[in-house]
Amino acid sequence: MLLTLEGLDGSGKTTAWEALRPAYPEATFTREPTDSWYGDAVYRSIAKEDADPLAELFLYIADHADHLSRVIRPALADGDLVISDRYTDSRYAYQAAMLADADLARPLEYIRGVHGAFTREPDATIYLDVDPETAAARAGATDKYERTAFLAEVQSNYERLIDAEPERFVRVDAGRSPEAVIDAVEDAVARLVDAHRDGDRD
Ligand SMILES: Nc1ncnc2c1ncn2[C@@H]1O[C@H](COP(=O)(O)OP(=O)(O)OP(=O)(O)O)[C@@H](O)[C@H]1O
Ligand SMILES: Cc1cn([C@H]2C[C@H](O)[C@@H](COP(=O)(O)O)O2)c(=O)[nH]c1=O
Repeated sequence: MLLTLEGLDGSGKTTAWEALRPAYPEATFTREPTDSWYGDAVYRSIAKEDADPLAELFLYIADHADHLSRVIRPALADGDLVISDRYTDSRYAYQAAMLADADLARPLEYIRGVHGAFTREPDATIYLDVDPETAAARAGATDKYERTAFLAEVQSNYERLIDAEPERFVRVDAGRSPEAVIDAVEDAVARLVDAHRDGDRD
């Protein structure tokens, strides 16, 4: 089963992802951008204010392709539970916002289309829902993504993704204390894993 955590910068994904580890010692915990050299290239681009957004998109896609073949597909083939801190929805939400002014008619649909040919869709996605101001403040506003106005665009793209596939997403109110958010994520993951296991038995 492939479970992903999504949300704005500072929504608390990594905090929740780390908190899940003890309950699922056999699971594969992974993330995007990855810690490979493809992921390093992505982080170099993130640090460049004037990076070309289309070139940046394809760095993320290269990192995702490597992540799929090296980590995700082998773990799923072994029957592992895979929990990824960010995955394809981050690309659809963030890079569609980055490409909003580019010469592309429908950036979100374009990015989904490129992935459609090769990706593995998540079985379920937990969306940590926090307002853009709180997100930017928590994240520290250290790079070009961690700005309130940009994160508001990203948030509206996430909402479009949720509207399109409401059955895949579990929304968690991430404006609460870390303890409350972690409890809600742990409950959601336990329910999703049980439901998936029951489904496998049918
Ligand atoms: N519910 C919360 N309330 C207040 N602060 C929080 C909460 N959750 C996380 N934080 C703090 O906000 C910062 C960002 O948290 P975290 O790294 O978990 O978020 P993230 O969604 O993974 O962000 P990014 O996508 O930028 O990596 C950290 O300093 C963390 O301690
Ligand atoms: C996977 C992915 C990530 N991003 C952005 C979102 C964050 O600002 C940075 C780094 O991620 P981290 O979780 O803070 O380490 O990358 C993105 O724009 N598109 C993506 O596909």
